[in-house]
Amino acid sequence: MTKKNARPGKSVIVIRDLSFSYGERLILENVNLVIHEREMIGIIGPNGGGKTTLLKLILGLLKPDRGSVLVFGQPPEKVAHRIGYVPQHMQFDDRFPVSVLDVVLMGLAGRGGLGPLPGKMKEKALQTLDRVELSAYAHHPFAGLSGGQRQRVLIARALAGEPEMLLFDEPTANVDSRAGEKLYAILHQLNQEMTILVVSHDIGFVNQQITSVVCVNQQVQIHPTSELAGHNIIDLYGRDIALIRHDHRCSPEGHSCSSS
Ligand SMILES: Nc1ncnc2c1ncn2[C@@H]1O[C@H](COP(=O)(O)OP(=O)(O)OP(=O)(O)O)[C@@H](O)[C@H]1O
Repeated sequence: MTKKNARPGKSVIVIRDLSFSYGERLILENVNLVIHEREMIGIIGPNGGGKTTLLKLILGLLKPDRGSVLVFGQPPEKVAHRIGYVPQHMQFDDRFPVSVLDVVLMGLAGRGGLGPLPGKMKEKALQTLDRVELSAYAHHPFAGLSGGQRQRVLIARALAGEPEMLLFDEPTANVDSRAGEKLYAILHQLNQEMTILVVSHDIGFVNQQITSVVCVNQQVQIHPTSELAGHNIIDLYGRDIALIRHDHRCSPEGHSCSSS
């Protein structure tokens, strides 16, 4: 049985009747969404549609104006340590160069306390770098790496905290297609152990792996890929990702985000 057809596990994210505004500006309206254990979710939608805002609500960095978000059955802020977040990019001041290992150790910041000793933390950081095949670069400057390598370091940083779920914001935004394929091979591997949500305009890459597509454009719709019989996502959304970014509508009135 392929993973896409497998029965979903228990729910890990449950969003009910959620609305969120920045000031007067409504960004997400009446969102209902359930994500199950070990799913690989592709989050798509036009620029400014609210994808990153949705991730921030799941991470507990923003609070809904209405409705609720539960992650692992609890408010997100209580389970933040169980969620890994890989930002689109991370910049450091060139005057304070940081090594690859330093960046990964940041993922363990605040966990020293009564927990592992610093030596163990370094060992842990090196192990996670190994998982993304970058342990040989541990002492290289982070700024000297390629876009794809930097993304893998940020994945290692998120993995250092031993998360049960990973959220990625545009992992392939600044990387070439070969590096992008490598990133998705790593995501595929990680998905054997954890739920993964990927914001991406690059649906061609995730096509083979995602279990559901979540369309975000103020309103949110989810399409399990097992329901997209006879289509693939590229057929539905177009090979040109610009089509998704600019023409895609996810509102009940005239959205193109449908399997019918
Ligand atoms: N802190 C903020 N204060 C006010 N408005 C914001 C803030 N952050 C984002 N916005 C606005 O909210 C809207 C949704 O932003 P969000 O980043 O969630 O969209 P997105 O779908 O991730 O977009 P993109 O694909 O361009 O990254 C955008 O119009 C953005 O300008």
